[in-house]
Amino acid sequence: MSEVMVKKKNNTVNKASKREENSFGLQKEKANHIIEVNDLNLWYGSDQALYEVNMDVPEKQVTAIIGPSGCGKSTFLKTLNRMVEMVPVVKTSGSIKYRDQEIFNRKYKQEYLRTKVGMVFQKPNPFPKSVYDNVAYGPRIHGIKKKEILDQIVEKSLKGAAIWDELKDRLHENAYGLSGGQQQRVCIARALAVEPDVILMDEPTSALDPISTAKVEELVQELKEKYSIIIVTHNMQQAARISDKTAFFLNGELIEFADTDHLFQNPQDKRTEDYITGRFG
Ligand SMILES: Nc1ncnc2c1ncn2[C@@H]1O[C@H](COP(=O)(O)OP(=O)(O)OP(=O)(O)O)[C@@H](O)[C@H]1O
Repeated sequence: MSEVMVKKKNNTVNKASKREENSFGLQKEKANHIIEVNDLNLWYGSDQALYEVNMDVPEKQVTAIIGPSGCGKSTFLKTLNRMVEMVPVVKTSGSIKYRDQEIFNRKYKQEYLRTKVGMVFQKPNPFPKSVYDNVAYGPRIHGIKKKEILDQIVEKSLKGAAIWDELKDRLHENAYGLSGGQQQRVCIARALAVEPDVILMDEPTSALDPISTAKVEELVQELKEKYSIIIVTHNMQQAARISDKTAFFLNGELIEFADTDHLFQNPQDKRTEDYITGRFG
């Protein structure tokens, strides 16, 4: 069952076939794709950071992005909700469709996109506010004022981020007083509170100890029941443990994109093999 990216001679990456093959060579229907990236290029000023990226992100699965430092993982992630455009010199070409709608279309509402495609960053970044106010922040911006409704959203989101039991009696304490792992799960709850579809995670466990890392990894497994998750990680064991699909980037190119087991056990490209066996990077 693989969806392997094959590099063509003309230096473009060929998108996987619309149907997938299982291990017996029989075809099965393709997974639904929540995001479709076609021929994406990105420049910071005159420096090109992404080259002809083609990738279909499956719905309600975990997609891991791996690759050496500087290969464009974070840039790619931040392009998916157009956050990268906060850098004024950024230019892009190509297409990204979220639920069949072109997000680069000038008429596409960025606020809507950021609500539907939420993001969790490397370092937990709670606001200097109470746990409750952190989680209620997004809904309040969207005009929800009623306390009973906000109470429900806060509870549901903290439960969704598997931290309600730990924090239900500390909702009005400042989030800065929490451990790093708790702060990160509050940030995940804050992302869930506006009811996203897709959650982008940029190395969400790199600042956490092993126990907090395990909790966030467990949470990612639970979240994929309801959300599509794209996670950048430096940690290949983590990618292998928690993701369904893995994409390997090198120097701004998507080299290989396949089922995680397939990519780690049977990489199709020598560069993927070299990277996952530690020969470079
Ligand atoms: N704001 C920026 N302005 C100019 N160039 C940038 C900017 N952000 C990233 N780049 C460049 O784009 C390329 C890709 O960077 P990016 O941060 O996406 O890589 P990465 O794979 O996420 O790296 P890491 O694993 O170290 O976080 C690098 O050459 C980097 O220097």
